Amino acid sequence: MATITATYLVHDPKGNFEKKAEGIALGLTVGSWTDLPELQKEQLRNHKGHVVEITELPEDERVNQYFGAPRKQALLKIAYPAANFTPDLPAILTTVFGKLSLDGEVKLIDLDFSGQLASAFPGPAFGIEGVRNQLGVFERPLLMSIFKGVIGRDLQYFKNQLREQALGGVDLVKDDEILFDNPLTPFEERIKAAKAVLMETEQVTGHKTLYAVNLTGRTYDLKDKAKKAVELGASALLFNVFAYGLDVLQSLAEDPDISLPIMAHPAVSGAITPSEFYGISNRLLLGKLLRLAGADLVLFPSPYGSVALRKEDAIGIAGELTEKEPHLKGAFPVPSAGIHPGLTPLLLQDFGVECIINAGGGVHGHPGGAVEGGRAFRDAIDGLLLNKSLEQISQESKPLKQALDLWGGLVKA
Ligand SMILES: CSCCC(=O)C(=O)COP(=O)(O)O
Ligand SMILES: [Mg+2]
Repeated sequence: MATITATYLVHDPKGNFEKKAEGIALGLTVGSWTDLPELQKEQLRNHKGHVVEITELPEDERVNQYFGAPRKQALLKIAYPAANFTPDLPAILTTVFGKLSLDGEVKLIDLDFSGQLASAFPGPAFGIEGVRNQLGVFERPLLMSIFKGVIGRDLQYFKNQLREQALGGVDLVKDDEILFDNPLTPFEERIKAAKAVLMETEQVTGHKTLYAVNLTGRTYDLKDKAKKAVELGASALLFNVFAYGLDVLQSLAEDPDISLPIMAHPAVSGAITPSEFYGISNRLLLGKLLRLAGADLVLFPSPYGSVALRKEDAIGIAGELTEKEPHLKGAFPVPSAGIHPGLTPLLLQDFGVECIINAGGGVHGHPGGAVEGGRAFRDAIDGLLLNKSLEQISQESKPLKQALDLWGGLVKA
């Protein structure tokens, strides 16, 4: 029987985990909070959740402090029959963590999709390979920069900022997630302007740069807008997936007429993931589920910058996005937020070559402007791949030297 198996982290004063697990397995399927004498044997056999495994974890003083009293903790694995839900994320999430997410003391750690169910999710349409093919860059981490300070500025300002970023050698430039449709820089005008600027800069540098336009607005208008973006020559879409829902991302990714890589932004996910005791794990939400829903590139806070994630979480997300799966393309991990060139060795060490280094302030805030900001990163990446230290590279690269003087980071690779 096809199932989906959920892993939960739970806490209990007495450690009565069998009862808790059975309560979840029954309560989220055919049961309720009270006995239902009418339940039939066959109904139970085909539809009740099944407790697969209970693993007690060592007691932890931090946990006791959080709850203000001693608590035992365990991981519970519960399998839910696929007969209970349709093969879509809204139905699956509501089954495995709908009402239960309101409990306040349960964290959803992982979901295992068995055979048939896994193939219901085609995943990224382009993936790492598709994005690399568009750029013709295969051997190094990609570099992305972000428009900054565009709200309240006109199209000319947007074009100038894009030109500078592209001349600095970045591979992708994305809108900031907070840039919405507006009279000064409307969606369609941004796409047209970006196409013209990037054709010009490619002539100068011989280097291709992709522009990810922020796909925003009401949910039911998104598909038409995305198709317009394709028609006007956008090269990628940025999408605030958690303001809309994973299934909206999946509908965009599956549409053959929306033939653009989709970059998922983590905005709003911090309302769901950060607690150790409730919510959904970063690894599952930003890693496995975003990939299944079809994100080609996934932004998440790196372990180092301004809104850092725990290193274990950031590496876990990247692992889920890039794990070899026969039926799914890999999605690009994009560790972000507060990134400057001095962090490049740490990012390479943690995420390897199959990642995108992404910086807004760390490009635009460079003393020589965004062109030099991009060059500082590119020099750091190229030099580190030749096994040079940042210190050595900075002796040959003035942009990198200036960035390190400003933000620090003479970290040994
Ligand atoms: C929290 S991950 C998303 C990063 C992002 O959207 C951003 O604007 C980062 O900008 P920064 O100036 O910190 O590089
Ligand atoms: Mg941003």
